[in-house]
Amino acid sequence: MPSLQLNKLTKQFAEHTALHEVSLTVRDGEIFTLLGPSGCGKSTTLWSIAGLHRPDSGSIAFGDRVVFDHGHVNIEPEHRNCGVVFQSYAIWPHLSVAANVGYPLKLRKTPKAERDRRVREVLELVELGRHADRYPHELSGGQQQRVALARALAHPPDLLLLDEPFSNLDAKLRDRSRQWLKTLQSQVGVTTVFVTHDQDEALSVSDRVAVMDQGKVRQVGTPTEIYEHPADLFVADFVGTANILAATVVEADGAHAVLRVDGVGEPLKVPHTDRRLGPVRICIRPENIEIQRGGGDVRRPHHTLTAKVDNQAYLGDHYRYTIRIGGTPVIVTTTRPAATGELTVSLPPDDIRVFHEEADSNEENHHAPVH
Ligand SMILES: Nc1ncnc2c1ncn2[C@@H]1O[C@H](COP(=O)(O)OP(=O)(O)OP(=O)(O)O)[C@@H](O)[C@H]1O
Repeated sequence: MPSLQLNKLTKQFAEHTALHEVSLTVRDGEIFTLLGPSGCGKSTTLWSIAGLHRPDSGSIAFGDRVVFDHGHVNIEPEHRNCGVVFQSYAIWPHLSVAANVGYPLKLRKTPKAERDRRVREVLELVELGRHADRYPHELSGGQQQRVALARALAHPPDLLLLDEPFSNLDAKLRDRSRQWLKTLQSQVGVTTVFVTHDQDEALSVSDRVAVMDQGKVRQVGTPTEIYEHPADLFVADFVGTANILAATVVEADGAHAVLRVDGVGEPLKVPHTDRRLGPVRICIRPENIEIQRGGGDVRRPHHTLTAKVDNQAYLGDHYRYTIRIGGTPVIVTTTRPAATGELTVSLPPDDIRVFHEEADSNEENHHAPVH
């Protein structure tokens, strides 16, 4: 299976720049997700890979095969050998499940016996073997989606391209479909590019994720890297819940920084490689803020603070409290309920990420996890 290389893709729609020098490398056999808010250029990237959009500059290669090089090469979509599944399943309503799945093979003039064998094989793969003779209107949304996926896999594609394939499914089915896709993809081993605006989906299905914003790639990394070491405040805020607080770096030696956080009495010493002093913003995840319980018998770190609970909610598998630190609302989550009224919390230094104002102007850094 080939890898995929996008090199400085730019795409303009009238005055609007949908892609701005997007460069990405997708490794052989991985599920690579394009994640970002609506309009950030995810679909434009996917469509450019499929050959359905023609970028204004840049190049695209599947392994050694250049499929697009602006002004030189532009292989037609049907010759790129991508299996594509979009949000709307686009399966033929007047064809049976088996005929839908066999359609790409028929187009390629695959002999009937071989076609039938392959259709049976991929329908088994998507667990629809028993439904080969049904028509789309006799299937659930999730089953129709699997027909679309089976059709994309019928003629083994070099790349599988999935654009929000589960967004029409209800929450439970969507969750099941993600697990199922991950298993299926590991069996088939096909290099897959997956588009979603849903961070849970991105974190749960992907080997690696590219976070996009306004036509640019902000960060590429594994789900853990993206979540635990976001490259900038945009990524921190878009992926998961981020508490963002104003702070000032008062000392920095290249390994650690000493911070004063508005509303926290004691300074905090956090791991940080930047030596610059001055105002910063810090990010801390709700589950990393430690609730100090049981009063005097608990050993309290220096940087604890007590704050009134503004708001609290029970969410089945966890509790969520909102407190204020230096006037800023801060969310704290825990699996065990805490005392009502007030919380005493501490901010674990290792879980604090520090961002200087211009952090997002340095593009090179976005491709490496920031530690
Ligand atoms: N055919 C088009 N003509 C004009 N503008 C377009 C066209 N296709 C996309 N755009 C614009 O380009 C930008 C990127 O669109 P794109 O569909 O790639 O975003 P997306 O990240 O996939 O968003 P969504 O999650 O909403 O599908 C958007 O601002 C969109 O309005």
